[in-house]
Amino acid sequence: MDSAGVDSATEEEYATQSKLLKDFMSIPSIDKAWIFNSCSGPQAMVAMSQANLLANKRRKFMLSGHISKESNQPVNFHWAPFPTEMTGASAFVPSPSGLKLLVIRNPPEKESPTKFEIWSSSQLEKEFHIPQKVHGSVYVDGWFEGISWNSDETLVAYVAEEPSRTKPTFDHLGCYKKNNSLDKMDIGSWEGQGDWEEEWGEAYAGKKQPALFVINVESGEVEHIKGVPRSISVGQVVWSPNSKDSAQYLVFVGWLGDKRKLGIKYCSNRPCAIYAVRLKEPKDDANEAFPLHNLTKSISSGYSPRFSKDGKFLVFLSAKTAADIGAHWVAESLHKIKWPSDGKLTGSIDIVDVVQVVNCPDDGSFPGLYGTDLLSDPWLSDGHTIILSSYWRSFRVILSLNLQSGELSRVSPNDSDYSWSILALNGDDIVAVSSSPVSVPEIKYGKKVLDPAGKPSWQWSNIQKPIFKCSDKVTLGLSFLQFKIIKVPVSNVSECLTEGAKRPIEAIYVSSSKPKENGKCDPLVVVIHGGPHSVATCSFSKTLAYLSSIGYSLLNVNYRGSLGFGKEALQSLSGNVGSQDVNDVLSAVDHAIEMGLADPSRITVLGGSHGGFLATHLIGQAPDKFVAAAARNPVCNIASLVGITDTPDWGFFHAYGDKKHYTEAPSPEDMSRFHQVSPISHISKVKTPTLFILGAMDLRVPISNGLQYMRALKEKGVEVKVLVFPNDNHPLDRPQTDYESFLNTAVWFNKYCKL
Ligand SMILES: CC(=O)N[C@@H](C)C(=O)N[C@@H](C)C(=O)O
Repeated sequence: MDSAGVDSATEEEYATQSKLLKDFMSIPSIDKAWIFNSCSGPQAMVAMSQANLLANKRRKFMLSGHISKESNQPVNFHWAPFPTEMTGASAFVPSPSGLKLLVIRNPPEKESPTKFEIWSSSQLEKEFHIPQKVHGSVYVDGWFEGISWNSDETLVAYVAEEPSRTKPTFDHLGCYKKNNSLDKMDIGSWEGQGDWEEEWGEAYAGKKQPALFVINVESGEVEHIKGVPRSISVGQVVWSPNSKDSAQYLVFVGWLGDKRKLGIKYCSNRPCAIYAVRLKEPKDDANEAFPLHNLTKSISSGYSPRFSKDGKFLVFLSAKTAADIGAHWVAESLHKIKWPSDGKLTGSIDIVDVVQVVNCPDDGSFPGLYGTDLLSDPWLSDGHTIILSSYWRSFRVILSLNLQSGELSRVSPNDSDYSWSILALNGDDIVAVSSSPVSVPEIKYGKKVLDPAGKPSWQWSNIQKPIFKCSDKVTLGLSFLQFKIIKVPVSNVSECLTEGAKRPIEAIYVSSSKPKENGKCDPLVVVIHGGPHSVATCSFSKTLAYLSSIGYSLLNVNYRGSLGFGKEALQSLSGNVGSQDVNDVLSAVDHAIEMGLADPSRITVLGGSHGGFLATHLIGQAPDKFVAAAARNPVCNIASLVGITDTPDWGFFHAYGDKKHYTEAPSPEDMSRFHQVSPISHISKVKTPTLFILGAMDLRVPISNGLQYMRALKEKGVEVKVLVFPNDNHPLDRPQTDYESFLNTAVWFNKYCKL
């Protein structure tokens, strides 16, 4: 043993495992793409990223290329010889004509300015530094992001953090200074804290007041758009269609954050609406105040606004089912409203339902929209069809939706066992990325073709590059892997269950294709996603592929409550967490054992967040089933979580199955119920050695939840190991964290599976 308590054999194992894991970690991902039409034909720009372990950041880079698309010839991308590193840029937003590129660089430090750069095809045209007193960082991801060029490419609307409110100041005698005048020369004076302002929770540290701004890209002048009250947090801004006879509006999503800003990350259930604010024109009276129009008053949620190409209607998504029932994510619906040609937003606005939530989809039929991804310009040339990505059972798929007829069809190949996401449109053709649990992401090109009846479909071909050159060991490891979807009948089907809740669940089973020695199965890792309203898809995960390539089979379980299977199956979990979801996972494990896919003496479990809730429940409720567990930021005790998490409503919803019980002042009965549905209530039975991987900055499941459970296990003499990442929040996905946590997970599982 060395001073760190690691024996030389274990050290050797860490060293060996780290070499392969490092190779997996360096596999890039394909994040975004843009297509530009130039005089020499379409050009592509593809944004990719790769873990930079040493810097503990993601390295971002861009590959550009020319697309040649001659009739009867396969499509070809002629890529530049090397990608260009783009680290330091927070957002890239090409102008509608493709002639200008806006690059935004958010301040690395609190005091520094936000930089706006306008690039032409050959050089930097303009650069503006916007000081903190105008606004803080621009929102570049998540719910609030919105950066939008106007049609004549002179203005860009965007969302940025409103400057902090001025703080009280005190002089060297300790007296309050009027007018908040802090003079740096006034030695001994200091700035107080002032009123506390709530932030938007997990992943939004320091983000309190997303507000609307417009920058003039010629002069660099920035206008803070007035007329939006501070009680509304703004996101996803777009310009209304421009015509010389009608007023110009900014259309955006607003969330009310006046009472309490409940955490919004992973939470589509936060009520929100689409608003329009009219912009002042030079002829307008400077003192005239324009009203703010709520365009979606009649429903509890509206977001992702997109104007049709002819400007006649506005399409948007809604998570009204989630907002109404209180579940954090359910299926989305899609709607449209007519945009008045004269720009006069008066009277009531009719909302037309285009895609509704699906309650109980048949196998093979459309299950509803989930985690829908709409491009900023999702329209085909017919002007009424949009292309989007969504979850469909255990896959991500690409869909086309005709807004006139409401017809919805699957555009990514029906027979594909890969997941597909849209990257960009090239006219009516689609640039997509696809991957599977055993194959790294690849770019695919879908060429639109019409059948004799004029019905469109897409013919898919591979793009020769970027093909990620994995190390030989990774390539070899992946080449021996296979996967399939297993249908698992659910147990305890009672009459009171809805039809959708009685249907079999799915689990993705990944295994080695090598013949088994003496028919013996590889050890199994049961992988459990969080949420609970999230989903495991047939797509590539570097860390899970690493675990399979070192000799584990994986069983990734989509228990009832997962997205992509219809509303009835999802909603059946409400009020039944800790029992129905636990039983679903156990049914999947037992099913795998019965099918001869798992060795009952070598089963481990791995899950994060709600997946950690299930992992810790499982080792309590099925103490003889699992030889080792790894819990990542697990929810272990809802009673001690509700007072400190950014989403206390999550605890109430899952314990009671409705949103009416939620209060900031839980009663002793509430606390007792929270305890009863939590893993901590089964702690006396646990004997499984458990690895805890915890992020000290997690606001969703604060570290104390995992630490309390871990200490309780230690008190009982159960073997535990704890890794704490001081600067990580809920996802534990910073490169060094991802690396160290999966290295330890492998070594921990190997120890108990005798691998
Ligand atoms: C809604 C939510 O954040 N729930 C958490 C407890 C959770 O399970 N998070 C998921 C999204 C995760 O995988 O981290």
